[in-house]
Amino acid sequence: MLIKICGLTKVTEADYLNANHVDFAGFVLFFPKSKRNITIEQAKEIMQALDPSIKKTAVVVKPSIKQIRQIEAAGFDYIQIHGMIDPALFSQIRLPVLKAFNVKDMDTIADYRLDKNVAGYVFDAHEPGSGKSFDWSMLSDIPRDNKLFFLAGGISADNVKEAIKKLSPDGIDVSTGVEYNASNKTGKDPQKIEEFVRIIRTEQKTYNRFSFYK
Ligand SMILES: O=C(O)c1ccccc1N[C@@H]1O[C@H](COP(=O)(O)O)[C@@H](O)[C@H]1O
Repeated sequence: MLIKICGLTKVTEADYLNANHVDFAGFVLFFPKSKRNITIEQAKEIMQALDPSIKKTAVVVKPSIKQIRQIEAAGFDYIQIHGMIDPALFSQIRLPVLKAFNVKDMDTIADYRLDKNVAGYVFDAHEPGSGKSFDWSMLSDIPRDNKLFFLAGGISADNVKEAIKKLSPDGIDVSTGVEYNASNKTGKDPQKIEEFVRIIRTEQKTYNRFSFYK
């Protein structure tokens, strides 16, 4: 099971990801509406502190070609794209894409299935980064293919086990669920990250043991 922690804003948060050997780190860029929005320069600083095995993902909403080129030049491994983007622009992207769907646009997945540059899909709630979930039954009719299937949107230590059991995603994507919710602290909470990762890894071990007997 791949683990993706999104919305890093501080260099110290890289340590929490390194310590827990997660697989992907996400950085919200060019989206001032988000409290997690950072500049490419800030993202670069955090990326330098990340273990090289962790895949660095630029998270954007309807990016322009200028923004895409800046992201490509900054050393990201993946670009996660929310919202509709012109196919002519999409075909010019030189990084592997994680195409995000936010409930209303889930039926557009058909447009990306044959695109070799699309490495995976992120199924997210209506409002990205809101910490709200959505009706997972929407995903049961979506045929799986050879691309990565990430589940996002309101995942936390409270529901991640159930999410894995119900949907068997390739990866779990979390932001709000591993953040402080106290008024005097912001950003990622190392204890929540540790607990979240532990639950996923334990669930995975149980699943692997069970599969052996199937
Ligand atoms: O986190 C944001 O503010 C954000 C802004 C714009 C696009 C995507 C954003 N976050 C993505 O939302 C999911 C996680 O959501 P949650 O907070 O766990 O409910 C993840 O894919 C983030 O990259």
